[in-house]
Amino acid sequence: MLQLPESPPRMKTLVSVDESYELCRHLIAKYSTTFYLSTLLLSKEKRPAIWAIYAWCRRTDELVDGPASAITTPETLDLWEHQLESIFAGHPLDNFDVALVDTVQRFPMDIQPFRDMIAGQRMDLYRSRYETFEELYLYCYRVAGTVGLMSTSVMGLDTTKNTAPWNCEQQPYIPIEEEIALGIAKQLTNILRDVGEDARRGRIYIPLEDLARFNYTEQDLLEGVVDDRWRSLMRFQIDRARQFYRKAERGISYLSADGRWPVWAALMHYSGILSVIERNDYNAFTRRAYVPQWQKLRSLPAAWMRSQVL
Ligand SMILES: CC(C)=CCC/C(C)=C/CC/C(C)=C/CC/C(C)=C/COP(=O)(O)OP(=O)(O)O
Repeated sequence: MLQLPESPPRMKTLVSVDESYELCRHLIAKYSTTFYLSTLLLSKEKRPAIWAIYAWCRRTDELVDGPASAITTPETLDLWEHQLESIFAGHPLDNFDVALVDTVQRFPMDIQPFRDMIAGQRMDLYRSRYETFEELYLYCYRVAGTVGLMSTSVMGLDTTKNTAPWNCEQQPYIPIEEEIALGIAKQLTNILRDVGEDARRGRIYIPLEDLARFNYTEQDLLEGVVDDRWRSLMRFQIDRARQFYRKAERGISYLSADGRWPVWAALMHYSGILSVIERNDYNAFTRRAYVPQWQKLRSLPAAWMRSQVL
């Protein structure tokens, strides 16, 4: 379970940098096997840094979604934000933070996406409905789009791309929107996959304006009604998520060469979940859309091909 710093912080002995990275590796390997496997495609300098970032994101998410979430208050998130500031100031407060302090020193990055992610968790504390897609987009940016910004600081961009030798004054293109788009697409996918589980917790992430557009009510959703209105609504949501996957695809070639394969692999796996929802005839209430491990492995050569030629 998540450990928050005691207040006032007491001096304690923390683990070494290597041990801390090992803790992060363990966390990611345990909770997200596929993501972990795709990080193994990265260079060995970048790989542990991605683990450290992931571990922080996972722990941030746990505050609101994990077993101890019932005791999380806005003050818990204030403390977590102070702990984040301490990381960026070079002072780890717990054993996981040691690795992230090292990561942000080796790969300079902005603290803002980390703060934004905490703001996203705050939204989960007080909101259980989104009126418009614009509101949902902000939530998705905060809890998932930010991961793209954090990860690209580590993976790096291919600086030769888009800077023609005859145009050396021109700044290279920074694919910020594309970096964010993959997280948005993944979060929208998770929302569709988990719609039943969320409804059982009284949460509806699909914008209410979309429900109204398809004449499908909140009550229908809470009862898990699968009919033609629901199927049309889901087709619309899937189509929107795919637009974000396509946007992300357009950004991958700007990443440094060793980052392209893992990102293609992750993208193909995430977007595959949408196809499973379609194959399940949009019944995400009682059938969990799941891409089997063998299928994820089978798509690795295709992901590699795309990373070479697209
Ligand atoms: C495309 C370009 C230019 C860059 C890519 C930049 C990257 C690496 C973006 C990664 C975005 C990402 C994967 C965000 C994570 C968002 C999210 C909702 C994570 C939760 O995922 P899991 O913890 O795996 O959830 P499940 O296990 O429930 O599926």
